[in-house]
Amino acid sequence: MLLYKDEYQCWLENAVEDDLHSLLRKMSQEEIEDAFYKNLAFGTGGLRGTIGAGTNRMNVYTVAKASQGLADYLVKKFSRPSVVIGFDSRIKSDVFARTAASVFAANGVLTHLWPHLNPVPTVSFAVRYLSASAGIMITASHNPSKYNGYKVYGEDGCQITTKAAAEILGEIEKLDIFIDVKRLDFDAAVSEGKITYISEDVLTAFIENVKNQSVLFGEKVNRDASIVYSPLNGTGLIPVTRTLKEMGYTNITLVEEQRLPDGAFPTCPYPNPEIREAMALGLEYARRCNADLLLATDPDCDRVGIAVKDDRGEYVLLSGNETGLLLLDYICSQRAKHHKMPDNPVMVKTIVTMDLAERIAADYGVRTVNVLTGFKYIGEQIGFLEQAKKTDSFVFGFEESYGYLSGSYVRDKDAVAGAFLICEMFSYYAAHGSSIWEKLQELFSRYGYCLNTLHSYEFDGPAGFEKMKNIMRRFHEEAGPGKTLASLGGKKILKVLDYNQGLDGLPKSDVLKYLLEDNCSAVIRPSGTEPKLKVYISVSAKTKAEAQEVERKVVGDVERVLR
Ligand SMILES: O=P(O)(O)OC[C@H]1O[C@H](O)[C@H](O)[C@@H](O)[C@@H]1O
Repeated sequence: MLLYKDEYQCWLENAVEDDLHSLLRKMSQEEIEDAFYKNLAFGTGGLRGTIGAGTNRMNVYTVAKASQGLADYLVKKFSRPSVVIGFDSRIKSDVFARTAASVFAANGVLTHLWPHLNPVPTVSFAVRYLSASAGIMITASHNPSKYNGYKVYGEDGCQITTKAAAEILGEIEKLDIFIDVKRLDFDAAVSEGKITYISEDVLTAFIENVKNQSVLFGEKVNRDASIVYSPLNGTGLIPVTRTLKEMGYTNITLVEEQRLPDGAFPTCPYPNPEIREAMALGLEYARRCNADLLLATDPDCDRVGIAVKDDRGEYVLLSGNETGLLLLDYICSQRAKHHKMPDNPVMVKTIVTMDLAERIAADYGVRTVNVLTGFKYIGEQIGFLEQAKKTDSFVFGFEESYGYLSGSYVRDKDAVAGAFLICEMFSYYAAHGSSIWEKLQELFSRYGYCLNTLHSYEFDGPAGFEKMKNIMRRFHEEAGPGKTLASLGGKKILKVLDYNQGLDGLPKSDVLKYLLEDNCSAVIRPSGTEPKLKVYISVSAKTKAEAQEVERKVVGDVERVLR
């Protein structure tokens, strides 16, 4: 625990850059405590926090210190270390990208910087394409505008593992934030060639890889789908529209208010396609133009949300699980039909993603690997396949949180490819007199209806953090067979999977999964990226109404423990 008042004093004397000094002077006691009571956590997700002055905030000093630690790690590990840096449309993302570049350059780490904002998958791609030792993406993904973050990629293009994160953190912790960080002048480093801008050819190579994800294998479809697309004021505009147009999808209407990059996200405070409000304006556009398909990508363009028309012509938003099931089924069926299914095919999903996917995959002879929450674990599995010279076995990876990937060209979720494959899937079903909605109903009638929901509960600040820990403890102590809470929503708890003990060969993680009667389940875990507890509920039932009723009761029981 830092002595927050001393830290604050030290920052008042030393933090002269950017707008920090004036911010520091305006802070209340409560704000000072929250901004200085700890260092912003550096973990496998890198850094993520609110923008502002303090050790527990995202600012040029915390970014520079993390970069110095990472540079020290890279210099020890590589004889000619290099790094790729990308950034999104968030407040200060470009400033933090330049700050990080200046630190790497000062430490002899050759820096490849994207010259303009770009999606997360382009960083993962460029790391491998340019044979860099690491990658950085300045983004807080889908969080509200007050957040920013610093995602770190290894030389395999995958977000860093727990071991690498611990080693980097070890380096960061040795540093004094004001004394030990080396930095060059940005413009001087560019003219000396220590920082180079990534050329457009790399973006083109990325887009070519995305286009290669097509699974039509020569089948002709009509590409006149009327598409409404929103980049939610983030990075998707250029790569998504370029890919769609180059693949023949030209009937695209952009959501004008969300077209251009804007880190304030003026039309949707939570620029997350998981959240209904983020899709609201897109839905208005879709209704107005009678569009076939609505697509929205989050600010760093690794998630994509969609709406399609149901059998009454009404727009429905599909969940990440539903879109994932559909893409999995589409990709597998096309591969099977065209004899393109690789040997020993593999699908990877996380333990909080719909288990029904496993049955669909099995019907195509595809093996499922379940990993912990976080797309990095899906990327890691592709890496394992690569080491075994079986990269082609990877057929699809997805998460309930709207992340999809069908190839090995990147090792993080890719909403550019996701958006494109969704359009292709639409066209394919249209060519066969069907629709995405009908296909989903077909899957449910074949495998049984299954409702999957996510509920998040915010716990801000140090007090919130403690409260969240206590709640997790209560779930450990009170819920399970033979305990005070022996059932959830009237469904008996049959088994508790406690991932904190390390299960199924997975790394230890603070996650509890309750397997309930009748093929239902509930998973509880603290978010790794926001001060939230997340509860994932899965209910199998004969009808949607029945499933909703059970789901409501499960939520009620969970919330009683939360209170
Ligand atoms: O649930 P959190 O730890 O906040 O992470 C939120 C999400 O972050 C990334 O998008 C990961 O790939 C997802 O797996 C995860 O669901």
